[in-house]
Amino acid sequence: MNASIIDFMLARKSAPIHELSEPGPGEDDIATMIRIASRVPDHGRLAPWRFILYRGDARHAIGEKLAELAERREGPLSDARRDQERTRFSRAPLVIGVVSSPKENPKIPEWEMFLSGGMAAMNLIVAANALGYGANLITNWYSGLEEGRAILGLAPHEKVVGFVHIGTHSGEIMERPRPDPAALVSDYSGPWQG
Ligand SMILES: Cc1cc2nc3c(=O)[nH]c(=O)nc-3n(C[C@H](O)[C@H](O)[C@H](O)COP(=O)(O)O)c2cc1C
Repeated sequence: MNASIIDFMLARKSAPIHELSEPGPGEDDIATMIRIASRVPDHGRLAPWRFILYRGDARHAIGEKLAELAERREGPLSDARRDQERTRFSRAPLVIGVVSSPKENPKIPEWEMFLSGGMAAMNLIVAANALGYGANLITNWYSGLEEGRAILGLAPHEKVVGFVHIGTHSGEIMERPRPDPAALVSDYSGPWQG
């Protein structure tokens, strides 16, 4: 048994995005995180996901476009709201977009490909934490809109799995209430009776 991995997994939690600061991961750490993120169950070995790095000035350019999109949809934004949209991608030093990019396949359903993307995202978060960074996955309003996804670089057939914000976190992360594992598990007791 590897007790340190067990302890690490039992304590894992997401850091608030606004508390993620420089330094963010460099090239070597990013390469390690992507290798770990792509080492996940993947029915048919389709690699039905990809990763987009948002860093540097690109994060600010995206914020401007998201603010414009929000304004087109909702009318004039308050200053606070505009600032919120403009800084969506520039709070942490690095955001990695986990994108579900389904492949044509006669046997593997698209929902399995999407689930594989969720596994890639979870591995990415764990890898970031193991390298010493804080991380937090969010989707937010723009992920549910084709125009929003296009701003973020996704093709029309692709879906957002999540945007993983990554940076240095110092201090404690507050624990949130966790489900009671005992309430989630049961022994199999036969087919569903309705
Ligand atoms: C698919 C998905 C999308 C999420 N989107 C958002 C979001 O848009 N905004 C938000 O505040 N939290 C969002 N969350 C929740 C954050 O990831 C949250 O910080 C996290 O669940 C904290 O749990 P943890 O400490 O166990 O990682 C999302 C979670 C998932 C799984």
